[in-house]
Amino acid sequence: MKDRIYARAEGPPEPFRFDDRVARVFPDMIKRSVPGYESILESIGQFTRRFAQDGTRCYDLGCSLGASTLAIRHNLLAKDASIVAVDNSPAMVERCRRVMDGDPSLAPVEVRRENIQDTPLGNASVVVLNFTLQFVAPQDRPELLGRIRSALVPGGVLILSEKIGFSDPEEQQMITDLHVDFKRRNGYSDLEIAQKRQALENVLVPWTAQEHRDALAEAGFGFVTQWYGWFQFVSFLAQRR
Ligand SMILES: Nc1ncnc2c1ncn2[C@@H]1O[C@H](C[S@+](CC[C@H]([NH3+])C(=O)[O-])CC(=O)[O-])[C@@H](O)[C@H]1O
Ligand SMILES: O=C(O)C(=O)Cc1ccccc1
Repeated sequence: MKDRIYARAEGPPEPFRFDDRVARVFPDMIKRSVPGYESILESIGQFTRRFAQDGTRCYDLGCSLGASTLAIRHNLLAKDASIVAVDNSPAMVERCRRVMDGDPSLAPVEVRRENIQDTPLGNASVVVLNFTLQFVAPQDRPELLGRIRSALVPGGVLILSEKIGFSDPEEQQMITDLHVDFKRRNGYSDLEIAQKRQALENVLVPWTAQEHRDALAEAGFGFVTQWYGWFQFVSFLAQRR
C-alpha cells in the first residue's frame, strides 16, 4: 500500500509513531525514503552467512515487519541457530508474526513485543540494528550497545544502520538537499517531505559517524568499519574481537 500519510496539510503534524497507519504502508515508505534499503538487506543476508555461528542466536532489534529478519532467516546456514526479532510497536509485531508464519523457511524465529532496551540478549553471533538505534534516546544508546557487545560470542558482529548527522552545517545542508531530491524523484511532494521532517524532529535523533564510532569503541567492539553509505544513510559492521 502506498504511503500517503503526510500528503495533506492538517496543521502541524503529530510526532512520528510506529502505529497501525505507518505499519500498513511501511514497506513502501522505507523503500521510497532510504536509498539502498534493499541492498542493505541483501548484505545483511551475506553477513549472516559469514558470521552466524553454530548453536547461537541472531537478533533483529527493531524488526518492524521483519524484512531484516527474513534476510537473516534465508541465509542462516549455521546449525542449531535461531532468530529473535524484537519490536515494541504492537502494530508492527502483529504483522511481523504473520510474515514469519507465511514464510516457508525452517529456521526458528521468535517475535517478541518488547523494548529493545530491556529485552534479554545472550549467546549472539549476529545482531542487527537496521535503522533502529536512531529512535532510542541518545543518552540510552551507550548502555544498549554495551549490552549487545556483552551478549556477543567472540567473532560475533553487530550490523548497525543509521541515518547520521554532520557537524559541518554546509555538509548537512548539501546531503539533506540531495536526500530531498531522492524523495521527490520517488514521488513524494514537497509538503509530504516537509511534514515528515517535522514529525521526525526529536523522534529520530541522528548521531554523527564519529559519535557512532566513539560509542562502538566505548562499548568494547574491537573492530568497526563503515561498509555502506548513501547520502546520510550509513551502516557499520562492528565485531567482538
Ligand atoms: N525502544 C525500542 N524497542 C523496540 N523497538 C523499537 C524501539 N524504538 C524503535 N523501535 C522500532 O524500530 C523500528 C524502526 S524501523 C526498522 C526497520 C527494520 N529494521 C527493517 O530492516 O525493515 C526504521 C525506520 O522506520 O526508519 C520500528 O518498527 C519501531 O517500532
Ligand atoms: O523519510 C525520511 O526522511 C527518513 O529519514 C527515513 C525514515 C523511513 C521510515 C520511517 C522513518 C524515517
